[in-house]
Order: sequence, then C-alpha cells, then structure tokens
Amino acid sequence: MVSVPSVKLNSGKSIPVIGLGVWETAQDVAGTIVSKALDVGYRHVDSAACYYNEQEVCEGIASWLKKNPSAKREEIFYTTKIWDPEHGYEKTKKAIEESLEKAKSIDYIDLILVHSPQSDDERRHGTWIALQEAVDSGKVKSIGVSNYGVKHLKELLAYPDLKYRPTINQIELHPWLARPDLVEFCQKERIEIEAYSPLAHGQRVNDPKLDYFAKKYNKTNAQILIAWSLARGFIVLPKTATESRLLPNLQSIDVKLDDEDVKTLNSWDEHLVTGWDPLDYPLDSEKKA
Ligand SMILES: NC(=O)C1=CN([C@@H]2O[C@H](COP(=O)(O)OP(=O)(O)OC[C@H]3O[C@@H](n4cnc5c(N)ncnc54)[C@H](OP(=O)(O)O)[C@@H]3O)[C@@H](O)[C@H]2O)C=CC1
Ligand SMILES: O=C1Nc2ccccc2C1=O
Repeated sequence: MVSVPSVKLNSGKSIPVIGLGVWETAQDVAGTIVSKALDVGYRHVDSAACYYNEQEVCEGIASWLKKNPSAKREEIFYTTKIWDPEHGYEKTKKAIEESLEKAKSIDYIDLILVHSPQSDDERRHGTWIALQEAVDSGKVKSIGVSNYGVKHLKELLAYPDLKYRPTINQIELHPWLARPDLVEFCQKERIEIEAYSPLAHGQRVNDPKLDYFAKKYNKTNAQILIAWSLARGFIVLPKTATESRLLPNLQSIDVKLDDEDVKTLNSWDEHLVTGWDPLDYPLDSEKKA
C-alpha cells in the first residue's frame, strides 16, 4: 500500500498531500471508488455540496473504516465546500448543518472551503463568521477558501473579527495554468495551496510535450503532471472514477522531478482554464453602478 506524507496546516491539523477528487463521480459509484481508493492508500477525499455525492463519499469512508478496524477516523481527511448561493451568515450556518448531516457516518468534517468568492463583501464575511463558529463547535476542524484571488484573500485577512485564517486556497493549477502571483501570495501568507484539475480536467494528459518526461522517468503522462504539483509544493487532487487509475495516480508520490524539468514545465503556462474562473470576480468596490 502506498503511504502519502502529510503537511501541517496553520490550524495545526495535518493533510495528506494527495487527495482523491470526486467532482462528476456519480452517486452510485462514489462509495465504492472511495473505499477502493482507501484500500490502495488514499487518505484524503475532496467533495463539495454541489457535487451531490457528500453522503455517498462519507458512507464509503465509514464502511471502509468498519472493514478495517485497525484504521482510525483521524487518519482520513474529508473536505467539502459551501456552494455560492449559500453565502451569508444564516445560509452558511444551514449549509454547514446540511453537510454535517450528510457526514454523520464519519462524525465530523476535516475541512470546509468557501467554494468561490462569487457573492458580495457582506455575504462573504457572514460566511466566514459562520465557518469560524463551526470550528469552535468542534464538528469542523479546519476552514479555507477556493477560487479566491489575491484581492479576495486580502479582504478576508482584514476582517476585524478574523479568528481563524484560511488554511487553504484551492485553485486550478497545472503546467498550463501556473498563477505565479497568487501562488507567491499564498505561500507568503502561509496558506497552503491545493491544485485542482491537476490533469487539466483530462484535456492535456495526451499532450505530446509530456512524452519526453514520461520516457525519462519511466512514468505515465498523468504521473508526471501530478508529480509537477507535488514538486511545486502543492497539495494535489487528481480525480478518477476508474479503479485501475487509482493506484498509478497515487504512486506519483514516488516521482521526483528534477529542478530543471520543473522549470521547463513551469514555462508552459498559457493561462489555460479548463473549468470555471471566479478568481477575478469583482469586489463590491469594483462593481459598476
Ligand atoms: N474548487 C473547485 O472549484 C474545483 C475543484 N475541483 C476538485 O479537483 C478534482 C480534480 O479535478 P478535475 O477537474 O476533476 O480533473 P482532473 O484534472 O483530476 O482530471 C480528471 C479527468 O482525467 C481522467 N483521468 C484521471 N486519471 C487519469 C489517468 N491516469 N490517465 C488518463 N486520464 C485520467 C479522469 O477520467 P476517469 O474519472 O474516467 O478516470 C477525468 O476525466 C475534482 O474532482 C474536485 O474534487 C475541480 C474543479 C473545480
Ligand atoms: O469540481 C468542480 N467543477 C466545477 C465546475 C463549475 C463550478 C464548480 C466546480 C467544482 O467545484
């Protein structure tokens, strides 16, 4: 079984540096694929309220723990996210309750992220206050954000009632989308970076430019892409719902790209966004009257 190292978040909690993404993983396969992922060594799963598979993912973790009594709940890291229409203090409180209800089989949630900054100053603030209270309740261990640009992070870090800093910013990152300024800002602020869509949502796995590296390291193109995220110091979230890809994707942990090769892959940046791009979403002060 593959063993994946963890990094310590500014909340004091540890997170395994590879997590299984489950966006577009259908409800009827989510529990099984999560359980198979845990079998081969995954200890971290990334879901969201808007993926409509939170309950199935948590039940997959719970049933695996039952089958493996020597493993402890604390060894597994489960993330979910607050969806954009649920921003604002009251709505977020309710959304947290709903996610906790779906996670009742695993007792608590390791990490809740604000899925994106797409609302307004007041609602983003209310959402953060509700998340801070969830940490104080003990049912949510760490909180963070996703798709936040530098300006959204600066807004959050300036809240007068900031009690918990964001542990993580989860953003799309791969060699064709390197976001150097945001990466530097997060690293300076000790906010860990999670790379989502590390395979460019599957769109660049067969890019012939990867062949040289795949040959040099005797690895697959997908493993080279996951290894690039790891070499950059990102926590990485490859998604697969294909059982045979679980183990090879996880084995990317053993691929150590040399500095020159990381530099070459960095140079491919062409701001290729394969999903959505809320990072420039305007602050209220930037919106036109
Ligand atoms: N916060 C946010 O806004 C977002 C978060 N995310 C998170 O990041 C995760 C990963 O991102 P995602 O966009 O899903 O895309 P990925 O970049 O992880 O790519 C997934 C695609 O690549 C395929 N694939 C997986 N492994 C291999 C392999 N070894 N060889 C060839 N193809 C492969 C998958 O197919 P198959 O499943 O059929 O094997 C799927 O089609 C998401 O699941 C989600 O958890 C993603 C987007 C936005
Ligand atoms: O994984 C995701 N894919 C998405 C596409 C659109 C909006 C949100 C998301 C995700 O979180």
